Amino acid sequence: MHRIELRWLILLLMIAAAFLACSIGFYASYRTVREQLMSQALEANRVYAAKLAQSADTLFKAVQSEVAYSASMLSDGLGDPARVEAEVARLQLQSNAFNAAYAVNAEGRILAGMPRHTGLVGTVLETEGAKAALAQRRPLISSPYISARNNLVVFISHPIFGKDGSYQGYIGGSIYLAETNILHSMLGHHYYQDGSYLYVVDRQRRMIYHQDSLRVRETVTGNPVIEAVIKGEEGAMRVTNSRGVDMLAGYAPVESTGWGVVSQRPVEATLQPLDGLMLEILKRCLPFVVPLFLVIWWLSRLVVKPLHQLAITARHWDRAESQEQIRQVRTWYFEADQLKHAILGGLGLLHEKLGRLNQESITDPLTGLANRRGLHTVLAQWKAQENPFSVVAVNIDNFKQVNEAHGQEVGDKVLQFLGTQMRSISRSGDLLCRLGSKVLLLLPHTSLEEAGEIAERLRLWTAYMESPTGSFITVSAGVAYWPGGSASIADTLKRADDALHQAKREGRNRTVVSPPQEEESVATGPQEGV
Ligand SMILES: Nc1nc2c(ncn2[C@@H]2O[C@H](COP(=O)(O)OP(=O)(O)OP(=O)(O)O)[C@@H](O)[C@H]2O)c(=O)[nH]1
Repeated sequence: MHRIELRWLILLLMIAAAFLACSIGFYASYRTVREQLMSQALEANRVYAAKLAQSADTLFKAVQSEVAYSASMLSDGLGDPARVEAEVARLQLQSNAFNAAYAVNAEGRILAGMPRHTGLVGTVLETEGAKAALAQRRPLISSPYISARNNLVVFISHPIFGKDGSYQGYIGGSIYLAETNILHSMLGHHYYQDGSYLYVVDRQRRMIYHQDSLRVRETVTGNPVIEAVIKGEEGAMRVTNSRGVDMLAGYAPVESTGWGVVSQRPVEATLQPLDGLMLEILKRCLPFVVPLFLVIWWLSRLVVKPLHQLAITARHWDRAESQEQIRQVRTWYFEADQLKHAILGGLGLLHEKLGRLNQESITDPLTGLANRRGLHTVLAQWKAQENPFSVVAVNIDNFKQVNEAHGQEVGDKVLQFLGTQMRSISRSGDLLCRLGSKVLLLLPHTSLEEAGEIAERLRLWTAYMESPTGSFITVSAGVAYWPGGSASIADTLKRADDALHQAKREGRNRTVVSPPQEEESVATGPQEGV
């Protein structure tokens, strides 16, 4: 199965971590800016509503003072119609607060009215405001009501008492909420392109100012903002308006009338700058993000490089040069360094063990000479290198009898004795190999003649050395030559064997040299006086 490389994994992890960190930062900024925009809009609406409510309140109080002043001016009595009319005219005209003004006697009959074209002088004023003023005989600001001419009206009145304290009537003015006057200028035109607007409700939850004229006079129930403001509370909250639009509303009561001023802005319009802001943040982050990713890439390469090199080299651990390559890997941090030493230690042990196993697999345990596998391994090399060689096949004479007479153990010792003799006459490049009771001596780059001489030396030397049996043993030898090239090595070994058998047949304790290929073999032995 294909496995992902650590450098890519670390790079991916680092990029994922950086991306996650950036995303979290970006999201946190987004949330913070969003909350800030919303709370700023809520606060701005609250302040605005409070300011307007306060202004309206101040206006009402000022108007009430004006009416009170007019009432005091008429405390001498309402007997002079010209004076009454002049006072009513002054009241209506001086501050543009009232759309109409009246002076009414104690029976409720109008003594003077402005503007004059109203033509009501002499009639009894039957409006809600008028009735309340007459009945309560105290300064009043009426609740908004619908007048006889279908105007939404607020009536502000002040009683007139004579010098003796007797009730003479009242003087007051009507403010038509939908028509031009100071209050309308103050409260009536507050809406913007972005969907922000302002409305005013009276104590009965009735709209008295609204950008949508169709909604004026509508009574609104279940709106938490209106509920709070008519309770006299000031504040701000997020609310869904009657059109289902998510709004940020600020509200404040008008103390003198109990009305509520509500200023609100759609959440969507409030958050509109957010997209631009976030884009700006992103643009400012980008110059840092690109170098950050490059640094991450460079760091991940730095961290992974030694591990990668160790992994690639360790994959070819069986190569002779792998150990040296691993040693040269620059492991600059603790874990990689420990890993390198562990791999080196493991490889050292493995190579040593393999070497030992290899050696054991080609060695005869009894004599320490090569075994058949060792023989074939060396012959394969010599064949590949076309190393010509001579082979001397040596066999202890009547070895079976040695075993029978002295036992297997002594037989083994005799074999070891022969091995020692043969080792003592061999050179460093020669190969000694035991195959059962036969020992081969392979002599590279050695002529047949030379090999014959060495075999003879061995035979004579053995015959004069006391063997582990306590007496002397003799050996026979067969010699053959492999010239290299296309000649068969198996054939050469067989010719050495044949020569050995010939030496046995001819009486043992002798050396027979197999002539190169077809020639007669030559026997040398004690009968020739060697
Ligand atoms: N002690 C011992 N004896 C072995 C070993 N390998 C083979 N032999 C014995 O060697 C004997 C055969 O050797 P040969 O060389 O044929 O000896 P032989 O026939 O008595 O003598 P020749 O006719 O002179 O060859 C048998 O008795 C084997 O049991 C060994 O590793 N240790």
